[in-house]
Amino acid sequence: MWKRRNMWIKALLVPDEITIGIVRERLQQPDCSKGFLLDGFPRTISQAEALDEIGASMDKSIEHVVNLSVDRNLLLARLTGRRICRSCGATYHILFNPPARENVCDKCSGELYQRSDDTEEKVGTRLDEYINKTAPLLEYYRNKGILREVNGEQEINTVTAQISSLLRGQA
Ligand SMILES: Nc1ncnc2c1ncn2[C@@H]1O[C@H](COP(=O)(O)OP(=O)(O)O)[C@@H](O)[C@H]1O
Ligand SMILES: [Zn+2]
Repeated sequence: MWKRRNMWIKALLVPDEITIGIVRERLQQPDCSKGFLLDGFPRTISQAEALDEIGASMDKSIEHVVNLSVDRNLLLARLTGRRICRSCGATYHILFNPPARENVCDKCSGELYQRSDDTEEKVGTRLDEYINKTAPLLEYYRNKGILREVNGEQEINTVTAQISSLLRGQA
């Protein structure tokens, strides 16, 4: 637990054996038997290989991998401006989706806070981790023929619509 927390605070990826164990256990729950959607996993080649094995043991395989591409500076702006409600978890952005009253949640009047890994320095570390450890997955899944690309710089509604139509096999 400590190790995991420290890595998170430093904005580094937590060790593969920890995340793989969490995902393996979760995917064995009955609600995953008809299918599941993963966000933020796999983030390394070893995680992807482990996911293939977990899938094989369930008689399943990954059908779609969606790559949302966003320019580095826009990602930096999106993350450093993100604010989250302490009470209900709603997400805002100081410029792109501001609450009606500064630092107050529109939905529940809770207080908004900034995630400790959403500072400029930590976002830089997270992006470097992405380039070094996660970007190689693009090639991994392109080779399997299941990589799908969506332009993540579009509006939220457009991105959502494009992802759902490609998951339904319509894109
Ligand atoms: N697949 C993963 N492998 C290793 N570490 C991970 C993984 N997913 C999340 N983490 C850890 O958790 C932190 C926060 O993950 P993130 O996906 O940004 O959270 P959220 O989904 O809340 O935005 C990462 O910086 C990393 O330390
Ligand atoms: Zn709230």
